[in-house]
Amino acid sequence: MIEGVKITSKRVIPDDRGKIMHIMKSSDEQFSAFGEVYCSTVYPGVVKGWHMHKKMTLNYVVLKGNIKFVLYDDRPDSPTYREIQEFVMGENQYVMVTVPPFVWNGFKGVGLEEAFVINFTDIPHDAEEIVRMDPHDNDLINYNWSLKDR
Ligand SMILES: Cc1cn([C@H]2C[C@H](O)[C@@H](COP(=O)(O)OP(=O)(O)O[C@H]3O[C@H](C)C(=O)[C@H](O)[C@H]3O)O2)c(=O)[nH]c1=O
Repeated sequence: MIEGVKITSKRVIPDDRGKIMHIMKSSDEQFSAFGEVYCSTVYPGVVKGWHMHKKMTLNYVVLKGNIKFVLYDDRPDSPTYREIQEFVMGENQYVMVTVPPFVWNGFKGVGLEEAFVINFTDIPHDAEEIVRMDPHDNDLINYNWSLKDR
């Protein structure tokens, strides 16, 4: 687990009308401040990333569909420097992942449907604080996004 990254199970409460999917309460440990909530969707097989935020802490949940979420630690002073972390999240595993600033992250839509990724943030979206890098061709993160049959 990359230092500072947290994965928290979130409740799903189904009944005969539909369901409630918890996202964030002001009393939650992951809550620090409200900046913005937005939804980023991704089609099956598409990679969104790499992104690194210099100020924003991300809190992602996936309400519909599933993604493979991947993180890379490029902080030299971190105990998990140069580690990669990957997992599937979404309807199959309803969790919130909290990503601190300066941790690279990206995700790929998996399965057969568009995935709806909610980001509950501590500051409003600001294009100036995001660093972006090609997910397939870069000199920093050696990660193969392709599906491996096994
Ligand atoms: C996020 C956002 C974007 N935009 C505009 C800026 C661009 O013209 C367009 C697409 O934005 P972007 O390419 O940043 O979208 P994603 O690739 O889905 O990435 C965004 O959502 C993922 C999950 C990240 O973690 C990114 O940091 C975040 O930027 O929407 C806005 O006007 N307001 C917003 O809040």
